[in-house]
Amino acid sequence: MRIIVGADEAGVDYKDRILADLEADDRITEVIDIGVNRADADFTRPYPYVGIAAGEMIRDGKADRAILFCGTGIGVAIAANKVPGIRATAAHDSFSVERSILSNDCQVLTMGQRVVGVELARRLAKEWVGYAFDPSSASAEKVKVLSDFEGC
Ligand SMILES: O=C(CO)[C@H](O)COP(=O)(O)O
Repeated sequence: MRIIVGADEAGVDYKDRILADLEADDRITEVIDIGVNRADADFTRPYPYVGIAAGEMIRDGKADRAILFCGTGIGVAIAANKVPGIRATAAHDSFSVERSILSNDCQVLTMGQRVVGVELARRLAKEWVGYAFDPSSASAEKVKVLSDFEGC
């Protein structure tokens, strides 16, 4: 699995922590850091740019999934969802993280650094990359309604 990590200024600490976890995870073949990073000239880049960039990379086949952070997780989720074909959600509990894959085939998980503790965020990220959507499941036809609506 090739996975993007990204954040705005309000989520950068968690992004860097999850980046380190993913780089040590045998299930992950590539971790792609799209920033922000403290050394960046545009460290204060607003969250929509991060979410849209991640969504576009997945749309273009450059990555399989993304884990994104902002203050709440909401802004980067909204932004990623603006890219046709992308299903992104904020989730801060284990059940929602599971269902975001098994029910919704989300390519993007988002969390809020101002919402959830770092150890829970790390655990949820680890759980999330372990789930795979079953295209033969009853959920698949529901996801297909979304894809058909968007034409992708
Ligand atoms: O959480 C955010 C957007 O959902 C972002 O990190 C902060 O946004 P702001 O409250 O508009 O500064």
